[in-house]
Amino acid sequence: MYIGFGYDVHKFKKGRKLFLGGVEIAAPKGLDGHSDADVLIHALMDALLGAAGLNDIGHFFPNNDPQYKNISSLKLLETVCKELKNLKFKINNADITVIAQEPKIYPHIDKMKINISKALKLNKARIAIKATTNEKMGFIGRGEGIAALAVVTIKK
Ligand SMILES: Nc1ccn([C@@H]2O[C@H](COP(=O)(O)O)[C@@H](O)[C@H]2O)c(=O)n1
Ligand SMILES: C[C@@]1(CO)OP(=O)(O)OP(=O)(O)OC[C@H]1O
Repeated sequence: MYIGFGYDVHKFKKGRKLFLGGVEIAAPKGLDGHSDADVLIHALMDALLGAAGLNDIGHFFPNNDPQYKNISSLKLLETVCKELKNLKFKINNADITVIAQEPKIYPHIDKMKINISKALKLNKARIAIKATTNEKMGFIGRGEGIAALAVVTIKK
């Protein structure tokens, strides 16, 4: 069994759509980034790559490469899944936490799990997604951005 950990953070930007776990969530601002800035999926991808002993997402999907401009991070997740499968790794489970003062994440968690389950071809029951505010403290508490953490286990 191999364990991987991932962390990512993106700041809010006016005029951008908010994507988390591949779900478009109605919000006054979205997250800034080269891709769709889906911070939840980014943390998950880094956890998967880390568990497999591979480089991080910036190595696989450079943020100056036009082919990744505004790309759905679910597409990138599918590519990461293929990388692991090529190395004969099987994903066991994923446990993800989103830290966001706003918006509320819980109404969207089931759809997020379905999206990730499809992209990874992993049973939905093996995917946990939780959310917490930052109790109004720090940059997340002030609503400047959203962070996500992910832990995965994989096996050969
Ligand atoms: N962006 C968020 C933050 C929190 N939740 C849900 O609310 C619960 C309470 O959050 P606290 O930070 O006050 O502990 C939390 O357990 C989540 O269920 C959320 O959905 N979205
Ligand atoms: C996802 C990528 C894709 O170009 O771009 P960003 O959306 O800027 O996200 P980041 O978390 O900075 O990771 C880098 C890139 O791999």
